[in-house]
Amino acid sequence: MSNKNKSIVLIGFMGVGKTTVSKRLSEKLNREFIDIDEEIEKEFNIPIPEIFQKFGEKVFRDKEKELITRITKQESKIISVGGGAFLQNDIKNECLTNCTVIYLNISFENWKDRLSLIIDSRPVLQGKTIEEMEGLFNKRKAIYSDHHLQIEVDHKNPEEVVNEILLKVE
Ligand SMILES: Nc1ncnc2c1ncn2[C@@H]1O[C@H](COP(=O)(O)OP(=O)(O)OP(=O)(O)O)[C@@H](O)[C@H]1O
Ligand SMILES: O=C(O)C1=C[C@@H](O)[C@@H](O)[C@H](O)C1
Ligand SMILES: [Mg+2]
Repeated sequence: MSNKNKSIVLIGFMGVGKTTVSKRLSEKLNREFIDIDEEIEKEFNIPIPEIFQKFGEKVFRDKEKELITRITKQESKIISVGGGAFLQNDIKNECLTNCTVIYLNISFENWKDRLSLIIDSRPVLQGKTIEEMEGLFNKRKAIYSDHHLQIEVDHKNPEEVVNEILLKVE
């Protein structure tokens, strides 16, 4: 597959803006947008916190892997994967082999300002102190270190992030 037709996958910590940016990017590039978290919710027909509650994280992760493995084989999509997807090496390898992987990076200071927007819908954050969240944030950095392109999102609005991606991929 040529690089031009490869699907684009956005990775990064929860709340960094993968879904928001992917949607806008798909409009600009006139490509179909697929959000893996949304696809998982459609499969179970309940929101992610309920999937975690009823079936446990393992069932969620298995479905995440099954969907990403299938969807990343398709061409010309814009795919937003969940913040924990790259915990699984199989997912990481599928994405890096078949797609252009873009890592959205944010500092913990900037990320903290978004916490109130996401806390209710991200089970992985629930019940954690801010220090524990910082620990998870730092630990997760390692799983995102393999990618094709990195974009710094601190102090940028979604439009600015999209424009930077467009400059680098076109
Ligand atoms: N560049 C930005 N500046 C300010 N707020 C933003 C920016 N990008 C996204 N947001 C806001 O932050 C929140 C989280 O964004 P989004 O849902 O796109 O994150 P995500 O990376 O897809 O998270 P997850 O991995 O949990 O799916 C949303 O309320 C969104 O409006
Ligand atoms: O970082 C994570 O582990 C997660 C991020 C979200 O996108 C969802 O995929 C889910 O809430 C788990
Ligand atoms: Mg998302």
